[in-house]
Amino acid sequence: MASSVVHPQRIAFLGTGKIGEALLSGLLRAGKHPADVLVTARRPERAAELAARYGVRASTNREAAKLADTLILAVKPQDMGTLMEELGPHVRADRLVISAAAGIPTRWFEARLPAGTPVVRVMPNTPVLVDEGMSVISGGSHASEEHLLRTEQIFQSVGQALRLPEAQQDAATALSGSGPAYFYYLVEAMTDAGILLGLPRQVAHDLIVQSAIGASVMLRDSGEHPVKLREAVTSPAGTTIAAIRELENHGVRAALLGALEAARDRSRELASGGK
Ligand SMILES: NC(=O)C1=CN([C@@H]2O[C@H](COP(=O)(O)OP(=O)(O)OC[C@H]3O[C@@H](n4cnc5c(N)ncnc54)[C@H](OP(=O)(O)O)[C@@H]3O)[C@@H](O)[C@H]2O)C=CC1
Ligand SMILES: O=C(O)[C@@H]1CCC=N1
Repeated sequence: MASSVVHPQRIAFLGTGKIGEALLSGLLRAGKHPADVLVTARRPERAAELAARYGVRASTNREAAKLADTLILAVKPQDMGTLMEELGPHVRADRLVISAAAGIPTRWFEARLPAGTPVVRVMPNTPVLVDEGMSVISGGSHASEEHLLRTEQIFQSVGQALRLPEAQQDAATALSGSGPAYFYYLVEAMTDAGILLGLPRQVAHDLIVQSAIGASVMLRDSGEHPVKLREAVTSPAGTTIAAIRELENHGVRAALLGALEAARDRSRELASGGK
């Protein structure tokens, strides 16, 4: 059982749902000791389930804030007001508060925490589960270089981390925070197309997923522009250009521009933990 003194390396997840658990499992894989991790959830049975699965300590929000020096807030934006009402006044100003919530700016947290408390806003994504996360980091007005480095260290252990000005966080949320969902959506739709063409579902799934993996590795490792990579697949009067014409006819590029703009706008709407 964890002692009641603050351990310099102790991390607490306040709200441990999909992204909280993905991050938690990644940190443990990267070598974090389970005794140095506390988790909270709204339902005590959820926190107990996580404690049983990972060997971490199930806690209450107040106890976690007392015992850990780094607090990762991962409740939904709509639940952040309730969490901060309960927690805000009880957080010591020497804690580092990291918010993973979409939309909510660091100044919103600063207004609800003791004066001078360092706050860092991070937008991770679910591939942290396989150490391929993309996390965008912005410091609030009391976050020092040491706080940013500490945050980077946490998120680099489960993928890549990039510092950006906070004004770009809503755009980053639309691109990389939500990004994995767009690729899953495409894979789902392309698998359906395979069914339409008469392939068994599992075969269609395997063909599309391996094509996605191959294309992703080439995008990352070849150093080539995506246009070049696409041109190399697109033979004159061939099959690929026939498909691309359909995508253009249906305005898929315009749909993507509109979709990411809508995600950015929704992130902005969540700025005050709105509904
Ligand atoms: N999912 C994603 O891909 C990403 C999500 N985010 C952000 O992460 C946050 C969480 O999202 P996600 O994991 O999807 O949501 P989930 O609904 O899966 O998780 C939210 C968690 O918060 C807990 N919770 C709610 N209220 C409280 C409270 N007052 N005290 C303690 N715990 C509480 C819930 O407990 P219980 O389970 O008991 O209800 C649940 O475990 C959001 O702010 C989102 O914007 C950021 C990047 C990516
Ligand atoms: O959909 C959402 O609001 C969260 C934030 C980014 C990814 N999931």
